[in-house]
Amino acid sequence: MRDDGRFAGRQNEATGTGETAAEPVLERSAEQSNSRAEPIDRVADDTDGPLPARRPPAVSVDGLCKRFGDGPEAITAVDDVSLEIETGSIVGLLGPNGAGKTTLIKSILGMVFPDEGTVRIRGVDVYDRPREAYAFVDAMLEGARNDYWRLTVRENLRYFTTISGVDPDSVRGRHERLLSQLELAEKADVPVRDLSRGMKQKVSLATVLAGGAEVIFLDEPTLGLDVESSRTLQRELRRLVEEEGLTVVLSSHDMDVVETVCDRVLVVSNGRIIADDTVDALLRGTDRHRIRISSPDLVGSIVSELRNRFAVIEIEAFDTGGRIDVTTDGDGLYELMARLRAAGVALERVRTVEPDLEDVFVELTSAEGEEPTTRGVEEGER
Ligand SMILES: Nc1ncnc2c1ncn2[C@@H]1O[C@H](COP(=O)(O)OP(=O)(O)OP(=O)(O)O)[C@@H](O)[C@H]1O
Repeated sequence: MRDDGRFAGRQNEATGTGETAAEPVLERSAEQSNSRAEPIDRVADDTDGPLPARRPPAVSVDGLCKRFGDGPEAITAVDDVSLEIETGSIVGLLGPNGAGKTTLIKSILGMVFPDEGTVRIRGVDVYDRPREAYAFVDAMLEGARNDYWRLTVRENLRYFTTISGVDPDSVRGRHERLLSQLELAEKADVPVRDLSRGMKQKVSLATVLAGGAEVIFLDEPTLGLDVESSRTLQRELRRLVEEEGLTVVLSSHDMDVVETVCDRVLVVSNGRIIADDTVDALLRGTDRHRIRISSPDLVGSIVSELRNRFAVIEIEAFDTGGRIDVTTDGDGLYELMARLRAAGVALERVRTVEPDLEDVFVELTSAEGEEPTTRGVEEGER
């Protein structure tokens, strides 16, 4: 839910669901406008002498818990999560379906009221001072859905800027820059409904950025985009982070996007953060091998049997037989070969493929007892 950029809310007592009735924050106070001009980068201490420069994290979360329901049926969607997100970085949230990513993001945004824990945005507690905390935060939680399709691209930018409390005329230059950087300038006066899906997605990103948000949350921002549009969007995100100090929290099932664009990855499983590291460190830390096997004898029944025991990442059917990618550790590799031999599978080709983020993800979430949901696995049944 995009919630028009206003996130401060309180629990909806009527439904008891934990969803919030949004409490609109339509204007920035003079104090907030000032804090914008001079971002918080110094925290007073009580020692003499020069103050050490210290920038609070863009987002810090401490001991966050969110349960849905009561008693034995209760679901702990977020389970004692603590994390910090550095200003000027892109952090990816990865996790199987139902792991708790959306609830975590919504809890940070104040769209769901957590049971325990604190959330600070740029050092400001969101529950004590929601307007101030959320003044420079925006989110795109359901892709293009919440832009106004009857308005033109430019009108959408102006509309969302206005409701974030900024006079759109005062940021006309920023709007023109966004239109040009996101390759939307030619379509600026076209109603959003007449644009392609990729264009609509870019309009959503532009409207998220139009009001000057400095911390943005993006849920599946590349979903449904063609390769070219997805790359443009990823390039633009990196540029905004590197040149303008934007902070991005990005949730995606697309491992390639996360691997390419994120400085750091948080893997969420059963409501907890089970890994928190750079992509490189996660790749270095794996002891899994990804084995690619091609054989004319790889038929559905054998693949099903392998799937019961191994993490099958990708399957490709050939006219005769097929190819599968399996991740396993050293011991598993011997077992895999033994099983294939026992099943009479003639190995046409076996090779090791460099592990990628998907392999690491499978390893981490399998260890947690999760059934990993990845593109390859879902596509793979033959
Ligand atoms: N409003 C709600 N009421 C009850 N249970 C909920 C509610 N929202 C989420 N849950 C449950 O909380 C758990 C975490 O869900 P959440 O949507 O946060 O996961 P997710 O990681 O975002 O999943 P996905 O990748 O499928 O979007 C799930 O078991 C889900 O069914």
